[in-house]
Amino acid sequence: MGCSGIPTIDISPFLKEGVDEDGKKKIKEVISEACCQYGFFQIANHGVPLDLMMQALELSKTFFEYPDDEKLKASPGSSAPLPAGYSRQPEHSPDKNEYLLMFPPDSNFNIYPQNPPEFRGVLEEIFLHLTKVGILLESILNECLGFPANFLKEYNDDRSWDFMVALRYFPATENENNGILEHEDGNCITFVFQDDVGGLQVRKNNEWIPVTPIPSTIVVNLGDVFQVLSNNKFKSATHRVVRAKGRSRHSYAFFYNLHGEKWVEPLPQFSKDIGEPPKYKKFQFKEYQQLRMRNKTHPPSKPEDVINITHYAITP
Ligand SMILES: O=C(O)CCC(=O)C(=O)O
Ligand SMILES: [Fe+2]
Repeated sequence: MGCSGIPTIDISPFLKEGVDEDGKKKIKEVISEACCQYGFFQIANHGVPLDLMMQALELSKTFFEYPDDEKLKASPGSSAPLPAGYSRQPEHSPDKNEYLLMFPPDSNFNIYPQNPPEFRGVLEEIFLHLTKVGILLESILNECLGFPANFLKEYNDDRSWDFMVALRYFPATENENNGILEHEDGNCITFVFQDDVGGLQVRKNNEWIPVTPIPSTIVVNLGDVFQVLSNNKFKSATHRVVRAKGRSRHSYAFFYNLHGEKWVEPLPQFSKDIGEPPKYKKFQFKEYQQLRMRNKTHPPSKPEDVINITHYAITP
């Protein structure tokens, strides 16, 4: 266990040659417990080189410090399902950050900054590393949930909707310090790494727990897809970002996603087969992603009108 209030799990037994069945079993127990309770944990020894993570943070910092006209050269085109390239939250948004979004390196949607010149290569490399971590974590969760071998791999067999965001949160002002309001992620699994400023908080037993930055670890939080598939057995993590005074915060969030054409619903082994009513209606993933995108482009004036997974909840 780490000292930051959420478990830090060394996942090297899943990456090393040889069979450490005991080691793997313990990891699955800790992950299952964390996912049943609140849906987040941190991983260490995950295979992403620390110097690459550090370099990615340094380069995004350099990029975000450029004047607007340089950053805006990487502004999104209109055809992508999400705004690829550089964007800033709209003025009226309560979230005070700017970001650079990319799809997998082979996607035609990507718009890369030309400067700093090494940025693109590092973004592409880290994206591929995080994709591998996503595939590994999904296979571990497959075992935690007792699915047949490769069940999630076959269900989630297209990586083209995955995306990664490099974020910069502006320093807090005297009057407000929100970076991202309390939310759950709509995807399958999110991976976050961050600089040393801090500000990410996760809700556990109704308390906000700060996720203290540890340079080599990656924060993992479960998204709504897992909560729905498991009919609420696994929880989509509630989290937020609070801005620090005096310093910008930089982080990367990698969204291991689902293809938009896929349908999502509680699986029979967590509902019908065990006599539990399904807690969600079946929905197509792209519809949900579009509704969530609208939350961002046209933020509703009342926070209760923000669409989240309860939109599909079946109330008994
Ligand atoms: O920057 C972070 O630490 C978290 C970002 C996040 O929660 C999100 O983009 O959904
Ligand atoms: Fe999030």
